[in-house]
Amino acid sequence: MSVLLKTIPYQLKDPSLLDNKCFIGSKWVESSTGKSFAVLDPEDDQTICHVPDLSRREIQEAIGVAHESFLEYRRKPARERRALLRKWADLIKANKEDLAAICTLELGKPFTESLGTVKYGTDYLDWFDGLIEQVGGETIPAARPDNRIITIRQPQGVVAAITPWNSPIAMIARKAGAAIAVGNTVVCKPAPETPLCAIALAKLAERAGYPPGVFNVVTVSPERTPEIGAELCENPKVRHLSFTGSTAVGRFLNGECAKRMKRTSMELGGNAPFIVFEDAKLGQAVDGLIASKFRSSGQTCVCANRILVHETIFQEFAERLAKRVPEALTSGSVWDPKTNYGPLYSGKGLAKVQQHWDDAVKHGAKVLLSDESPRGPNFVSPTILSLPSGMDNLASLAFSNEETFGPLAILVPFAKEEEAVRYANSTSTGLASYFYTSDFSRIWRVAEALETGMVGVSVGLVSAVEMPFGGIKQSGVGREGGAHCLEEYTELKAITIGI
Ligand SMILES: NC(=O)c1ccc[n+]([C@@H]2O[C@H](COP(=O)([O-])OP(=O)(O)OC[C@H]3O[C@@H](n4cnc5c(N)ncnc54)[C@H](O)[C@@H]3O)[C@@H](O)[C@H]2O)c1
Ligand SMILES: O=CCCC(=O)O
Repeated sequence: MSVLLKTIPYQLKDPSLLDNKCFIGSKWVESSTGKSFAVLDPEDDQTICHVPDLSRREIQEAIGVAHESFLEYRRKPARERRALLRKWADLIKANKEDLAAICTLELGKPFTESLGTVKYGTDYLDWFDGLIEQVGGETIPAARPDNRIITIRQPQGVVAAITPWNSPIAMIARKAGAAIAVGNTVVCKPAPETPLCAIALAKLAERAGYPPGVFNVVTVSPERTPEIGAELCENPKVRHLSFTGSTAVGRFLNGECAKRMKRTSMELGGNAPFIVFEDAKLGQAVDGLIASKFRSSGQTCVCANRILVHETIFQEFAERLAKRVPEALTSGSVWDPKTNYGPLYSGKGLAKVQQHWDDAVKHGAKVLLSDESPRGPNFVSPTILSLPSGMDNLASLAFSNEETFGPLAILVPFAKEEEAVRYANSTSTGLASYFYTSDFSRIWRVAEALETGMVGVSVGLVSAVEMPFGGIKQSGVGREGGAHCLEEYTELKAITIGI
């Protein structure tokens, strides 16, 4: 029987993928307390279905199940773990349209973009597939003649994976997939806005043949989340907390884990600078900015946020951008394959965009592009503002201090390279940054000077599974993807043998 409480313009090929139960061990469960919470469709704010609001005791049980499962699963040879991961990835690929539809339904992401996040997720699983059998240790020449030293890499135990709403399939795949690949078991707590993608991934993990308790999905309402977060930090059976989300929450969870010497991976917020120097290829920079700023309607942690354009090309750049954005972005029903621009995930997202917009206008920003025709409760059209040059108080504006996480591009003129780099580095976060130039020396100089974990040079999209994704400063610790990503979920053990 369908769990849907509303009709949707998409017929799932496999309706059983859309479920509203948690997956713990080999069981599909509701909350024993009978509590649940609503999942909303951001396109119209109607209720899609209800999912369980698990209690702290139920989360403890899920951790216990994952721990029991770990004791067996950790012994599986790498070749067998690889075969399971391969099967899971292939099943996700075979069901990509249905998974994309579930993502579109609960996140309001246009269907075409949702297909992209499914692909991004399976790209990660494919990448881990290639790495699993490479994870090993080394032999170390010992100083003592009768000793031999080797190292091995072992799984850690139960990994708690807390994921955000903004790219639900990919964020779970790159975290849980990596942890499971090297022999850990996972308790995944998805964002309350997007639990259905996580549940669908669990269905496919079950079909792939993962032993019970290897991949568990628990859903929790926003009200109960802090208590559950505390349990995941405090429970000694959880050996690693892997979190993707806001800096404020990540900082808190990291502190709680530090008290217990618990391993963490923290993929947190950004506030990406995007600098266009006077010698940039303008067409390339305009297209790069559109890709970086308006992807997912501006709702990614690596979206451009503080856009600096050299004063000598500012006017031309702004005009070309304002002309190109409506050509490049098409809004409409999120189910229409032509639509590549959708609503924000909720009213919370909308309120933040409005706050940054009002703040910029209060400080003298001019509106270069906006369309306020109503198109659903959480929709905001791509908007471009420009600030005057020479502002003394630029660093105090709201968008200078926190990511807008929405489709609001605020352009700022600058005169000197040092000034642009200083402003770019003036935030407490350091995830991604971008700049456009044709000057070879400047490429090295600025790339080395920018305080971020990832730098895009004449490119507006850097995300790729083979690149170590992550930030410095308050954008987090650890890297996802890249050559060493599986090692994050292992412990290095040194074994000294006397002969
Ligand atoms: N660096 C990255 O890789 C990356 C990727 C995606 C999103 N993000 C960041 O995520 C943020 C957007 O996501 P969000 O608004 O859902 O962030 P959020 O921090 O509010 O929520 C993220 C997750 O944490 C959970 N959570 C919230 N409070 C918690 C608590 N006290 N204990 C345990 N869990 C808790 C939420 O339920 C959700 O599952 C942005 O700041 C964005 O930059 C970062
Ligand atoms: O929102 C953050 C993740 C998006 C990405 O990996 O490009």
